[in-house]
Amino acid sequence: MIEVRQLTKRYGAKAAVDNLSFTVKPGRVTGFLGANGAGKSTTMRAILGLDRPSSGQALVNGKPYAAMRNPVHHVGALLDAGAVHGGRSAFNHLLCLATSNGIGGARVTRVLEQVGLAGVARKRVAGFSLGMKQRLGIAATLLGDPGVLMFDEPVNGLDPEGIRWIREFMRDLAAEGRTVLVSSHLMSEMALTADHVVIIGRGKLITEASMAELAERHQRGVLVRSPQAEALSAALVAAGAAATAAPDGSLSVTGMEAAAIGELAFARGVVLHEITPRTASLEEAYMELTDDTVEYRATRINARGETERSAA
Ligand SMILES: Nc1ncnc2c1ncn2[C@@H]1O[C@H](COP(=O)(O)OP(=O)(O)OP(=O)(O)O)[C@@H](O)[C@H]1O
Repeated sequence: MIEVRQLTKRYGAKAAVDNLSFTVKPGRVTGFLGANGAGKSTTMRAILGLDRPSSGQALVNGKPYAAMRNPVHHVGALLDAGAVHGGRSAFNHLLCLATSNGIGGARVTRVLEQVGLAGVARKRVAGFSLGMKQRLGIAATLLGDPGVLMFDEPVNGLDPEGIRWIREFMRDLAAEGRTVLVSSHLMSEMALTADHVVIIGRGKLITEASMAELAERHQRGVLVRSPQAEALSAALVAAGAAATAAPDGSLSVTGMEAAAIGELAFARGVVLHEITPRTASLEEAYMELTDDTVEYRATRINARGETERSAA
């Protein structure tokens, strides 16, 4: 378990992390989301004792990182997969890390197998692709068989196969009962990987929720198709709901649940061809939640000549 409690980290006058509190529980993948500069890396560095908080604290299994006797057996983290000595073989790179933490060579062989690098264990890391380096970085986090794992933007720059591998690997680690915190700004990827999300903006907590809660909170009404759309629309409005007709003849209904719409249609003898509750995607929910908190924005003119704002 990771507990971040009223954590603040200032750089001069700027608070990179501002009174931030959240908990990361075991047995699920928690996505740590925020725009560039939101404070994700700073928070992770504080959890790992690499940055001293200005105030507040970050605890792993109830203790600050610095107070742990053998941290490698409690927490593994991959912050930058590129930070590897290219002249060494994958095996030797891991063996150096293992030996300095009192871990034997057998464990190195095991973690290389786990991440699918056993076949290139004796190859020099300098020749590794980004995806292979990422796997090697993940292997290093597993050396001490820790219960808590943290990955900073692990899928950045990877091809679809690499992204999929990382996603499944994270989910497996969580299924084994481990605590898995993954930072990302790729919403579509996080929607597939995370069970729970912590969203921050400008160093502050915006929301902490399960994916199901987020979908519930960001309902988009119910899509209804009927050959008697007009009659249904009138009945819905009379019953207190709002119904908007789309150009394709479907109705977008708010203010009434799908079950109640179905019952109303049945009572009025209205035929339904489709009734689909709509929820916002993680990306839509994220954009709604973070609209005011993005630090850097670009302005662009869309195809209709309208001005749009987007996060840079
Ligand atoms: N060592 C530092 N000195 C001064 N400012 C810093 C330092 N480290 C981070 N910051 C600032 O703190 C803020 C948060 O940075 P951080 O790297 O934690 O964000 P992030 O969410 O990880 O962003 P990204 O997705 O771009 O990595 C940024 O405005 C950044 O410029």
